[in-house]
Amino acid sequence: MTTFTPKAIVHKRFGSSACYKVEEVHESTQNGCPGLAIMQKGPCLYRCTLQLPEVTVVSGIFKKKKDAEQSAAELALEKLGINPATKSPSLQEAWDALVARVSFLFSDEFLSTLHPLSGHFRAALQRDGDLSGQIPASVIAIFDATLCNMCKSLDPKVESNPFLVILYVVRAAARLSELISTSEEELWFRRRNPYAPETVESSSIQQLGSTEIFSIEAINVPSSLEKTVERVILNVSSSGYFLDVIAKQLGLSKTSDVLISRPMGKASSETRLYFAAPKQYLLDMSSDLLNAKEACNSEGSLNARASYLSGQDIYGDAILASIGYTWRSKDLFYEDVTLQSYHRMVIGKTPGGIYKLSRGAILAAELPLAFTTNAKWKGSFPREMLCTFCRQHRLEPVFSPQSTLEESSESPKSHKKLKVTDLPVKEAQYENGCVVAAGVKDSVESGGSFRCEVKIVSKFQDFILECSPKDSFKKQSDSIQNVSLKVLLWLNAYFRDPTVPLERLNASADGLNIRFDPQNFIKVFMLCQHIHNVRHNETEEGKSVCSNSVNVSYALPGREFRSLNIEGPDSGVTPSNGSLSSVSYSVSLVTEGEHMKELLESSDDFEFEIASGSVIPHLETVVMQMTVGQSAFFSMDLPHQELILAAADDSARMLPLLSSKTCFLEYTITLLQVTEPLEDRMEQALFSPPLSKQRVEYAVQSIKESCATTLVDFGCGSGSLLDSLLNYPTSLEKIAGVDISQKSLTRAAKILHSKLDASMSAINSAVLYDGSITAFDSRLSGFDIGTCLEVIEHMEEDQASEFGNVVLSLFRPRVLIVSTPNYEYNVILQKSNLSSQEDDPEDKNQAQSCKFRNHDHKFEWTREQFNCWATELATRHNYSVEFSGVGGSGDTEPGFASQIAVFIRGPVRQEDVLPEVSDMEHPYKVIWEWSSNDSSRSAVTN
Ligand SMILES: C[S@@+](CC[C@H](N)C(=O)[O-])C[C@H]1O[C@@H](n2cnc3c(N)ncnc32)[C@H](O)[C@@H]1O
Ligand SMILES: [Mg+2]
Repeated sequence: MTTFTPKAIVHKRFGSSACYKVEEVHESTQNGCPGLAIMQKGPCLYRCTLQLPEVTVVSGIFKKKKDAEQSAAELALEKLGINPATKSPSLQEAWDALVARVSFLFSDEFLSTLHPLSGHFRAALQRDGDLSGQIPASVIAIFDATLCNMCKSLDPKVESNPFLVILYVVRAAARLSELISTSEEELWFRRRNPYAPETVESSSIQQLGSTEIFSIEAINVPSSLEKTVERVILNVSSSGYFLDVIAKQLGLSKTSDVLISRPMGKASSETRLYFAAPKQYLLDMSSDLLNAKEACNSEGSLNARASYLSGQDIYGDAILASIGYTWRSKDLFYEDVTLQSYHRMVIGKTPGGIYKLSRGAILAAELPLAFTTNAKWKGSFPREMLCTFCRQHRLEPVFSPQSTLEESSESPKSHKKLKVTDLPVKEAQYENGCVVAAGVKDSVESGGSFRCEVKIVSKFQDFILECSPKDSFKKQSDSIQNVSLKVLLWLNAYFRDPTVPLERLNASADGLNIRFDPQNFIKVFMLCQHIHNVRHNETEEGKSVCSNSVNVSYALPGREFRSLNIEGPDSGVTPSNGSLSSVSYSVSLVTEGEHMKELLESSDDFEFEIASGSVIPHLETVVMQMTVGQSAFFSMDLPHQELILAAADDSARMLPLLSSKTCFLEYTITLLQVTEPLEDRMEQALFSPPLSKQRVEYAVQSIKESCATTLVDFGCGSGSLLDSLLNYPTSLEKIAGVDISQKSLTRAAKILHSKLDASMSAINSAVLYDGSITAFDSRLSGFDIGTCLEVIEHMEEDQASEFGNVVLSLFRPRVLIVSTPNYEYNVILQKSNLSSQEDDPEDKNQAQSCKFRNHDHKFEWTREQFNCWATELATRHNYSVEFSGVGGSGDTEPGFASQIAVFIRGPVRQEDVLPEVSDMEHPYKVIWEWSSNDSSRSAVTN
């Protein structure tokens, strides 16, 4: 049963008297920082006003135009008391509606509208002699979406064979014989009476004499797989009809024999395949509607490449072109379709290809084997890629995120199915760090865990596959990305070798918690065997989906390089597992004998994470042997030809080279930079809330409890603690920060300034100093509380001791909080950070060679070392000390991730000889100063 959208019902009732006006609404987002002059533009949203003869309604605000329109239509129906749930129209009503639609398409009114079909009507009027005004039935069947939908509601088979629409149009037109003349056997229509002259004039039909010729690049896709895909040029005249040119190119004498595919590629694309209708199909057309599809199948030879690309059956040779009329202009829209774009369309149908295209690195990138943290992932995210893949193959993914917390609390909502379109867009998801999908509570902060299943079904809801991983994640978005990646990896292995026996496919599916319907699966991907069947050793051996483990294992290629040469002085800076490498590279196609060299692909700045499998294995192997500043040259055998043609700007020039046996690929790489696996990255990925946030929260809590009025943050950096303090009501009146990094201090000043100006806190003075915390400055003496978070490990050990002595003997805060990494916890961090290699003991050893969490750390202490340092200091300076921490637990091994010591000043003892402190010691330089008096003054003058 078909249900009609509100808009469809409005259309049926009011036709063209329904007037939708969509306006853009920009929500201004406040940046909350009056000093910062960068205005932030909100996302573009839409509101729709619908005018009907009886009512006018205005919709709410929506992200998508079409949602705003549907909402307005729904409101209008509500106002008019029309129940959208009324039963679908009777067959008779549906036929009447179809006939009315066809009649409208031949009206004067339609000729002058902006519509993908009206351009054909206008151009057809320019055809010569008898042909003038003749419109092929196939054109009417393909370019009017309203009409197609009407046919779909008459006959669900139209979904799988859109060409059936032609038959319905023919039948509808037969009922309009006073308006439309047809030709029984040639399948075209013409309006019987000429259009009104003013309509023709206002339709800006090309005047004779000003003819222009456009040369448009298109692709000939021969039916025979033996023949190569080639470039053709369509010379389209501005005073002619482009379909006549395409018919000629296809060798057809009648344009009405041309059939047209659905659009392919991007959402608004006009790239379609044009091909000849099989003869039998045309003859049987009018005789029997039901047999048409079968007739179609029996005649002509299936064009596997074209059918695969378009997802519909295409027979005989086909032309791939991007030409057509749009909703935007009366002019013909056209774009060249190059061989490169054709090959990109082909690789864009595989998961690996989608990733390569998104990274713009066809000969360097590979679909990564694990989804780790957002910061490390480059290119399209897995969920987005899976959606693209499904769109390409006319499938539907259904994600079911689940909170395992709610599961146990028996919430009935815990397993809400989400269609992909219900999920927020990528930007919204990742900028905020997590997705909160409808019906699933965000329990990220409360330490909840998430799991996600995905099911893929065909357009007819046939079950194709389902993946239900057992692993759960701290963030819902991570669970969605991980399940998407699992499915992509499994599919990608299949596309690499579609001839893989079913048992192997089954085994690899089991290992990834994937269940699939072999029959439906093979049916959907049947044609890809013809397209992606060229086996080649390189990727075959390079990667494989492991059958008996949930993890996808990654093996380096067993094959040798043809040649490998590393040049340049050894700088000592080498990439290690998990680090981010930045390289420049170029890849050329080279022939041995003729010394020909054609550049295929290059990049000045290409970043990838080592050991994540996100580049071709050869590239990773080479980079692992290089140091920063060195260059490497290596060559290897050709990969799949499709990849080379998709990478090359000028595919045509490559073709003769590729056929030569002596051809190989040559890579030139320079290692530009290596970024160690950063502390921040680990802290973000493995702790929720992030470890840095937990530290700050710990300090804020202590400050609140201490009732301090003065605070100094030693090594304040960019002011994360001082900034957070302003979010809470505290007793603080005076705050200060010290650091040696001017850059960080500048950042801190900016944040604090705007926040203090806007804040209602009791703070009346704030200062930032440039100085080393190992030196004493009397202006900070005797403060209530001092903090020093993750600073000491950035100094040499003796300096850290010096700081301890200076702070407790000279600054003498009432309370001092010091935090530093717990070295013993690193094993856990490293294990999780490189979880993709858990089953490879050799890699584990390598991981441990990266000693500290951050390359800037001079040391990292065990709990015992930290205890000794702190206890000794406390005793010496009459302080008591207590130990605590954040991240993990203090009671279980290996303790907290960040260890914390809280020093408390003891009562002054008789024997204590306090050192003499000069009031004049001011080695620190004031970088920025704020006082509440200045602020109110400046507020008044503004
Ligand atoms: C990891 S950051 C921590 C920043 C801040 N405390 C936080 O938790 O976000 C370490 C900071 O210590 C600062 N630092 C290192 N040695 C210092 C010294 N001798 N005197 C003052 N600051 C120092 C660095 O400039 C850096 O900003
Ligand atoms: Mg640190």
